[in-house]
Amino acid sequence: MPETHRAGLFVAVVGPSGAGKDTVLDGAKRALGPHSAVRFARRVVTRPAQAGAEDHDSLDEAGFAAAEAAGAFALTWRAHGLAYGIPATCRDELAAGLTVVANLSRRALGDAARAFGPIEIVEISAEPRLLAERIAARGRESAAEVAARLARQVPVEPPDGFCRVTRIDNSGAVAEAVGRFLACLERAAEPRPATIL
Ligand SMILES: Nc1ncnc2c1ncn2[C@@H]1O[C@H](COP(=O)(O)OP(=O)(O)OP(=O)(O)O)[C@@H](O)[C@H]1O
Ligand SMILES: O=P(O)(O)OC[C@H]1O[C@H](OP(=O)(O)O)[C@H](O)[C@@H]1O
Repeated sequence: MPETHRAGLFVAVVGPSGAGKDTVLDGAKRALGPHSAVRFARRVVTRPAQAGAEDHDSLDEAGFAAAEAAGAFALTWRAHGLAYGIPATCRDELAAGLTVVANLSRRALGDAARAFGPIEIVEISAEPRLLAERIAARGRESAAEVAARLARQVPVEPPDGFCRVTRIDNSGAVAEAVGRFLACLERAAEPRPATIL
């Protein structure tokens, strides 16, 4: 009998700017604590780190291009004039059977499925007027950048029939959306057919 090993699942969290992706991920990370089998990918972004915002690593354009050429990323994409990367180390975590959660562009789902196989997609949304209020209140973007983010419409298209999409409306309390996201992670971790490596 060949040895079988169940590879971990990649969970892509997507949705419009201001819906609360980082907020829900942060709440779930706190709830799960450091000993969980769920890992939250630390993104590399060509944006200076900002207190109170997503805790990501920052590189300038040249540094990002060099890191990309050196194979530092498992997945990259561009949006809002920025480059984003998911560290290549997430491949080791998946190979070890861990669940890896990452905040992705809706446009990166096809590349993610090519990189990681069948992925779990969680689309976080909120009422349009809340998106506008939240992005403005966060104060990270200029008025023009806020307008561009609100105008950005990207359909969430599952890359193939194996990728499940769960939709979470974060128009209410953060705790409610975090609870639904945690339930989704539990479901995602349920046994699936073993992958022979
Ligand atoms: N349920 C909620 N109720 C009230 N405020 C919220 C809720 N969820 C998130 N927020 C607030 O909305 C703002 C945007 O949230 P967050 O940065 O998590 O969104 P995002 O989807 O990651 O956006 P982006 O794609 O632009 O990074 C933050 O200031 C956050 O504190
Ligand atoms: O609109 P789409 O393509 O889905 O997402 C574009 C990008 O914007 C958001 O990041 P951030 O707000 O810059 O941290 C998303 O996480 C994604 O990386």
